[in-house]
Amino acid sequence: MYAPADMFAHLGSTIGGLMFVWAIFQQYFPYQLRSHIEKYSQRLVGYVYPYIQITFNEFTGERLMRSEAYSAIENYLSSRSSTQAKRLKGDIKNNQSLVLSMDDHEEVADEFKGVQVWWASGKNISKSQTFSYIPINDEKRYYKLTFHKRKRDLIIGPYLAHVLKEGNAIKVRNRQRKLYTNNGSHWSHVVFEHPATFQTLAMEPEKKKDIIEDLMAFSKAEEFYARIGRAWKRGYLLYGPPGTGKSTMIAAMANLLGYDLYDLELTAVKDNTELRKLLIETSSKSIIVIEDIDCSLDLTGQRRKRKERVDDEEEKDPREKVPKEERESKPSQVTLSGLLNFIDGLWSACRGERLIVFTTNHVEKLDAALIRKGRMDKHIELSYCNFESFKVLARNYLKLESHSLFPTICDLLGEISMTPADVAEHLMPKTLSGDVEICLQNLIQALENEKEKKSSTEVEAKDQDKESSDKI
Ligand SMILES: Nc1ncnc2c1ncn2[C@@H]1O[C@H](COP(=O)(O)OP(=O)(O)OP(=O)(O)O)[C@@H](O)[C@H]1O
Ligand SMILES: [Mg+2]
Repeated sequence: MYAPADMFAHLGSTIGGLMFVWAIFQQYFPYQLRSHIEKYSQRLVGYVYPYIQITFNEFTGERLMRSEAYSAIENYLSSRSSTQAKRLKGDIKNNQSLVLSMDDHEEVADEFKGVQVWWASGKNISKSQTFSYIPINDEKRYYKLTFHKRKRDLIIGPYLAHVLKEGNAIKVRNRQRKLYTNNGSHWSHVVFEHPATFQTLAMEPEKKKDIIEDLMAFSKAEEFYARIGRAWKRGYLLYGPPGTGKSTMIAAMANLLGYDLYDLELTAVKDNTELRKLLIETSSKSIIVIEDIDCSLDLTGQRRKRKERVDDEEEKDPREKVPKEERESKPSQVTLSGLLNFIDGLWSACRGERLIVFTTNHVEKLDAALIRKGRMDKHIELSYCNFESFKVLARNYLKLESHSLFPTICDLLGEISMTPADVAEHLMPKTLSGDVEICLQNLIQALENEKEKKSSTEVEAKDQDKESSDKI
């Protein structure tokens, strides 16, 4: 279908003639008479031509800033252009993907609630001529929207709002995402390019599906959160032993939602004021991550009695990530209440959607206030590798769906606790040929070694028990 503008194309030659007459007319007729005739001729055209046109220029304002509306329309039209337009322009955006848009003087049709509209692209070439050896680009591009005047309200209101919203959403999806880290009270960033996805994450399929659905529902729930009067935020607590995929899952979340990541190192934050400043600076559509919350600061025991804390220190697991002395020597004065205030108060006042994710190896040591529902809405346990998780790893690492050695591995994983990180390490091909059989045998060997170790420690423990009961 062609734009109605085309149906009037044959009038071109007539218009050419009319323009000549108009030029003579402008020279010889007085201004007032001219403006009267202009007014009536436009009305006349209005009766004959039942369409409205709106032009969106690429550059606007005195300083010729790139128009946001133009770039949103460009994004919106990119998918329609690639299927409808005959002449396309290709460009690589963000060093990664090829983006196609319609070339100048192309046209595509669109439909909204049963109403047809037409988008045409064009360019004006500036008349100001400058002499230079380097060609100066004086082209001013625009998009022109044409629609029937009876549909004016629908198109100017809901349709254009829809185009801008969709266009901006496409821009967000295609943008280069960033990983921010704080150095004291300043954020610095690098391009975030972690390849983890939920497909490559080893985890029970049911659990994975539940998390994906939760995240997607959150990302689309702007109206819901507004209606119930809650800030558009959600807290996730990921807990489990080292190497079970907590950090990997955060990267997968960012990739799924297309959000930026803010990796907040609490030990580098001086006090609550600095914490507040950092958090206010975070942008919408982001995930704020505090890894190993239990050892980031002494946030775990502040609401408990001092005695309990002393007991805790005595029991401390030697493998815990930050020793007590080191933690005490940190100058940070961020407190548990500072962090809670931030989650409940100030942060909630920031516009836009944000996820906050805490990770820990010791969920039992965290203050209940920190992880109660409403602050950390979803608690996710990442655990040792079971057979379901193993199958995901085998698919990723070895492109294997099944194998005669799978039942042996299934039995062993039922008995032995091995983290997905350790299983993955054994599935990593060690030779160029990447022999699948060798990888699986390596894994079985490692699991059997673990099994032997486990049974010999059990025997030792039994012997000790026996010895001590004999002495009694
Ligand atoms: N569930 C998993 N699915 C896929 N790969 C995993 C999984 N768990 C661990 N891995 C692999 O092991 C490596 C370590 O995992 P990751 O850093 O996510 O663990 P973690 O739970 O964050 O550990 P820590 O508590 O020490 O921070 C990753 O690079 C990843 O390749
Ligand atoms: Mg981690």
